[in-house]
Amino acid sequence: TTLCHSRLLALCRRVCARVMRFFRGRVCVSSTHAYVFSECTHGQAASVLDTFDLYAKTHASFSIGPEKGEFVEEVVRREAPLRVLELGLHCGYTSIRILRQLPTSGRLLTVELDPLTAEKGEEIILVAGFKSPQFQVLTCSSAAAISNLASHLGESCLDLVVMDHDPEQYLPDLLALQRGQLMSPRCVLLLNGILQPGAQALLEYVTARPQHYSVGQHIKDMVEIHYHISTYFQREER
Ligand SMILES: C[S@@+](CC[C@H](N)C(=O)[O-])C[C@H]1O[C@@H](n2cnc3c(N)ncnc32)[C@H](O)[C@@H]1O
Repeated sequence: TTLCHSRLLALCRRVCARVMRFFRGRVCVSSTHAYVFSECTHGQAASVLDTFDLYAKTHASFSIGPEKGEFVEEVVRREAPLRVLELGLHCGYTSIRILRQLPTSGRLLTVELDPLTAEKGEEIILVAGFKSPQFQVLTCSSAAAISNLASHLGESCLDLVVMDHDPEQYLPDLLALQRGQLMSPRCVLLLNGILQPGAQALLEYVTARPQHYSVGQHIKDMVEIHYHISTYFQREER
């Protein structure tokens, strides 16, 4: 009975945390969007990012901020990915960081569970001067997006995956990407919030498979992970 109670309690805590995150997220997205939209210079990505950073100095914000933002840009510049998947669009801060460095033929698919947030995030990306088909917003859960990803990618595979959505989904989403053979042999994963238990589960999974994954640089609570694919791995583990 004690075990049952503690499991129930843990479940309640997890549900409450998710509900709180959802409502905080909604408040955060409306006020961030309103501020950035009215204060930035439209058409200038740098001004949009500066306005986000200014807002975050005095308000709670879900944006990754300038240090991790620079790191994301550095990775995109170095890897020159052609197909990028971002899980957790929010107001578009990370998306803009990615889009600023994406090669001309590169394309970003960004996923957002909450329809209002997806709308606001997409508007900010457009305000920053980026246009479709450089990017596409998929309004659904990460799991639904991944299960339907092949239809968006065609023959291509992902060269970069940025996870900053629900840490509990990190590992299930990585496994789904693996199963669907959606990651290219040079795919890089960028993981935010690595101190969260869900993210730790993913890190444990990848560090236990050094022949397939290696952990690269990290900045604050963001880490890059390199995927090494082999035909053996494709056949045996996917
Ligand atoms: C921390 S914010 C992302 C912040 C973003 N990287 C930035 O810098 O602006 C997380 C976002 O992921 C979304 N989200 C949470 N769970 C999700 C899921 N399972 N699938 C897709 N999006 C999800 C939330 O609605 C929220 O907008």
